Amino acid sequence: MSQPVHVTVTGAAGQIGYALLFRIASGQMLGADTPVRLRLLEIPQAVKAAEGTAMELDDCAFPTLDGVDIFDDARAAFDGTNVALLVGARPRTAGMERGDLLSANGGIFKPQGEAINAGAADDVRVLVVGNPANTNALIAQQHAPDVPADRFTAMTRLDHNRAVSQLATRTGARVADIARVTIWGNHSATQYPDLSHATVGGRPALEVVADDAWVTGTFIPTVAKRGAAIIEARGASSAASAANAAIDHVRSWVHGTPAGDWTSAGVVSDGSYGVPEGLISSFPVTSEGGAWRIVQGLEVDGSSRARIDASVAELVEERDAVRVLGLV
Ligand SMILES: NC(=O)C1=CN([C@@H]2O[C@H](COP(=O)(O)OP(=O)(O)OC[C@H]3O[C@@H](n4cnc5c(N)ncnc54)[C@H](O)[C@@H]3O)[C@@H](O)[C@H]2O)C=CC1
Ligand SMILES: O=C([O-])CC(=O)C(=O)O
Repeated sequence: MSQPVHVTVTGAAGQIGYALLFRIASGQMLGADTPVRLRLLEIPQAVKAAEGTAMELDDCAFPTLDGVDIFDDARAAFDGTNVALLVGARPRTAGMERGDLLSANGGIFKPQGEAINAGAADDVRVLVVGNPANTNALIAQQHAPDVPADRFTAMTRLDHNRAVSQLATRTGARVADIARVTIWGNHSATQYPDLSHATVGGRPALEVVADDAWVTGTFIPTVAKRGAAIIEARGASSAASAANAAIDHVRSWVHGTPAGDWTSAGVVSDGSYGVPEGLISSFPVTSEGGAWRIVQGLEVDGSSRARIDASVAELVEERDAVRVLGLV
């Protein structure tokens, strides 16, 4: 076996952490031949719970798990790390305005970006899961000037997977027959799940569905508001499906996307599709040689344009709000 890959997970004692760590440790993220060393970061009050999870990880006797280290200090947790999953975030609580949430998260993602800048391995790859994921990723990225900007990403793979599943169910196709679905914009209710380039068994999805009212009236809002629907049903936000999406994101990033298909990820915009340069927005992406590439040359019709613009406008607003706070 090769040298262990160091994987830092923040918010390790939270619900996504509990669904995520065992899958990373068992080799589902990086492969059965890649040993992993887990580095868990928690706030001091949650370190004991993280220790309990580490005991359970030991008890699984995963052949791919090299060991588990637990930290309450970001500099130590990111030192030498190759993959950083930033899951821990400040949830919105009663009476909290959006600005308060952005400011509280700035207090987490600014020092974490600085710690990644200071000590992470040269090949570090960062996935931000904690909400508001795109703007948290932007804050971390802006505080890591020595790390290539394209190593900072935000998770929209869960939205992507939700869209694929809704389309498969509607058309009676298998998930494996669905390709080229796209999530554009922000990981929020303004996101645009786009079927205009998607295929079902190689045929254009919109032709197979043949029901525009379903696409605009059911599909798009169902995907965009799925997080809220899960909270309503479960009494807690998506955890296992979010962990699954994080595994999918990193696996695609490291091992590549299949020929002829793409996925969705929040990546730093290079100005493609009119998204202002530097924003972390979801795009259709492929991964080759361990790097994301935004799929180029897709036709964007008027209605798609308006939906992309609306979500990107929200990202601009969030960026401007954290700029006022001095966070970017
Ligand atoms: N991008 C996406 O698709 C999704 C994002 N999320 C977001 O993921 C985040 C985590 O969700 P859950 O695990 O359900 O929350 P949770 O509340 O169960 O766990 C969060 C954990 O983060 C820890 N934490 C807080 N501040 C920290 C810091 N500075 N450093 C290290 N750890 C810290 C807390 O102690 C807690 O254990 C939330 O922001 C949630 O909204 C959830 C689902 C999907
Ligand atoms: O909506 C939430 O708070 C959790 C989330 O991001 C999702 O499930 O997509």
